[in-house]
Amino acid sequence: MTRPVCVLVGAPGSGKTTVGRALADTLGVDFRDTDLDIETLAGKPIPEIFVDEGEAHFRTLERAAVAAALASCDGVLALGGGAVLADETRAGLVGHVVVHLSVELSDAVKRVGLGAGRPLLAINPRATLKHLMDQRRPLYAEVATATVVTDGRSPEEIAAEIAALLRR
Ligand SMILES: Nc1ncnc2c1ncn2[C@@H]1O[C@H](COP(=O)(O)OP(=O)(O)OP(=O)(O)O)[C@@H](O)[C@H]1O
Ligand SMILES: O=C(O)C1=C[C@@H](O)[C@@H](O)[C@H](O)C1
Ligand SMILES: [Mg+2]
Repeated sequence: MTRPVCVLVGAPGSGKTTVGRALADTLGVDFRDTDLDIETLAGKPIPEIFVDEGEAHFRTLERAAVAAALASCDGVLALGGGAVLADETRAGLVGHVVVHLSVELSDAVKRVGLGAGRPLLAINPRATLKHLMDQRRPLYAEVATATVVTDGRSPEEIAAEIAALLRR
């Protein structure tokens, strides 16, 4: 059965996309990101999906994209920051190797900047990010089989720790 080597979850700015690419390079496997899958399928960037069809529609596309990727990806899979909000997605992650990239608010704020390309962070990124992180922390913990701290560390260092963890 095809399954991802590793699924990455975490808050916006935790580095799922950046660390995921580095990890896939290290392991010599493909990298897949459900945010990119959604954009490809919809034929437009995520901020446009939010504006044209709304967040609820985006979440519907996201549930389908995650289910499809879990069934067909055999490399490193990064999920969108809010994917774990869906009960269906959390249930679908059971039995997978799921790494939570943890990040504290101060590093996350530095990394997302003014929230460009992240529709939920378009207004008051720091306060919104704090709210999202408080709401989602228990959900990341629920699905994770391991947690890797990312604060003050380079993507390469984090990828190396995950690669070592996968070899155990
Ligand atoms: N460990 C790190 N140290 C410093 N900067 C980082 C680190 N990880 C990621 N970044 C930077 O932070 C920004 C956000 O990273 P990235 O897009 O990988 O986050 P993400 O978790 O995929 O976010 P999203 O949930 O919005 O998809 C990028 O500019 C990236 O270069
Ligand atoms: O945190 C979120 O809810 C999101 C994170 C991004 O990865 C995208 O999936 C989208 O911008 C929503
Ligand atoms: Mg990403």
